Amino acid sequence: MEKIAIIGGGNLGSAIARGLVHTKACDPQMIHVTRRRAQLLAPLAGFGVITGSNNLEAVKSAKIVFLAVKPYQMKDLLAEISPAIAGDAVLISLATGIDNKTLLELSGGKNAVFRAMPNTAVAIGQSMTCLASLNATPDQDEKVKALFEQLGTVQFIPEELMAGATVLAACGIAFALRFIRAATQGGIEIGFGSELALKIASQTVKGAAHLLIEGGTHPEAEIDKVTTPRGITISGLNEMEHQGFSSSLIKGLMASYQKIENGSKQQK
Ligand SMILES: NC(=O)C1=CN([C@@H]2O[C@H](COP(=O)(O)OP(=O)(O)OC[C@H]3O[C@@H](n4cnc5c(N)ncnc54)[C@H](O)[C@@H]3O)[C@@H](O)[C@H]2O)C=CC1
Ligand SMILES: O=C(O)[C@@H]1CCC=N1
Repeated sequence: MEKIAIIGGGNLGSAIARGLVHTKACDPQMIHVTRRRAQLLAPLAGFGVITGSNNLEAVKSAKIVFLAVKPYQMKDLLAEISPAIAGDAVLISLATGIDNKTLLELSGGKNAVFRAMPNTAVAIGQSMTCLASLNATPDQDEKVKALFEQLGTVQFIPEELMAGATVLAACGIAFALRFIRAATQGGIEIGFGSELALKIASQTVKGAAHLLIEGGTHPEAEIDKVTTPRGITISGLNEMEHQGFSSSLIKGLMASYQKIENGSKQQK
C-alpha cells in the first residue's frame, strides 16, 4: 500500500483523511497529515492516522501528496516540500483558482499534478469530486480516479471548468444545507420540534437526490409527479418562484463563480 501525505489538515484535508479511514480505502498508518497547530489533529491521531507539523517528514516516500492549504499558501509550501517529493509521486491540489500549469511550475516540473475539487462529504465517502490533470500518465490518471472513487463519485472535466465545479460541488454543499435549514425553520413554524423537522427535511432532500441519481430522471419529471393539479405543491412552488427562489440560487452561484474568476485574474 502506498503512503499518502495530506499537507494542510484543515476542514478539507481532515475530511479526506477521515474519508480514507471511514471507507477503509487505506490503512490509517499509511496516511500522514500535517498542519501548523498539529495538536488540532488529535481526533485523526485517534483513528491511527500519523499526524504532525513536519511537512518534509510527511512527503518523504509518499506516492500521493495532497496539497490542502489555502491558495495563497501554496507557493511557499511547494518551495518548501518540492525538493523532498519523489519524482513518481502524484501531487493533488485542492486549492481553488491555482491552475495545473502554475502547480507544475511551482513544484519543479517533475511530477504529475492534479487539481481535485471534492466537497466535505468526502469524510463519509459521498463526495462529488471533479478532476483535471497535467503531466500525468494514463496510469496516474486512473490511480487518482480510483482513489477518489472510494470517496464518492468522480468525474474528469476540462480544466477551465474547475472554477464552476468548485461552485457547484464544493460550495454546493453549503447551498444545499441552507435549503435544508430553511425548510426546517418552516417546519418548526408549522409545529414540528426542531429535531424532527430537521430529520424530515434532510431525508426528503436525500430522497429527492436519489430519485435523480438512481432513476436518471430530470428534476421537472419528478416535480410533475408531486404537483397535483390545483394541489398544494404547485401553490407553494409558484409562490417560491414569485419570491425569486430559482433566480436567487442562480445569482448566488454566479456571485461565487465571479469571485473565483476575479481572484484568478488578480493572481495573473
Ligand atoms: N472547505 C471546503 O469545502 C473546500 C475547500 N477547498 C480548498 O481546499 C483548501 C483548504 O481549504 P480548507 O480546508 O477549508 O482550509 P483550512 O484553513 O481549514 O485548512 C488549511 C490548513 O492548512 C494548514 N496550513 C497552512 N499552511 C501550511 C503549511 N505550510 N504546512 C502545513 N499546513 C499548513 C493550516 O494550518 C490549515 O489547517 C483551500 O485551498 C480551499 O480553496 C476546496 C474544496 C472544498
Ligand atoms: O469557500 C471557499 O472559498 C472554499 C472553496 C470551495 C469551498 N470552500
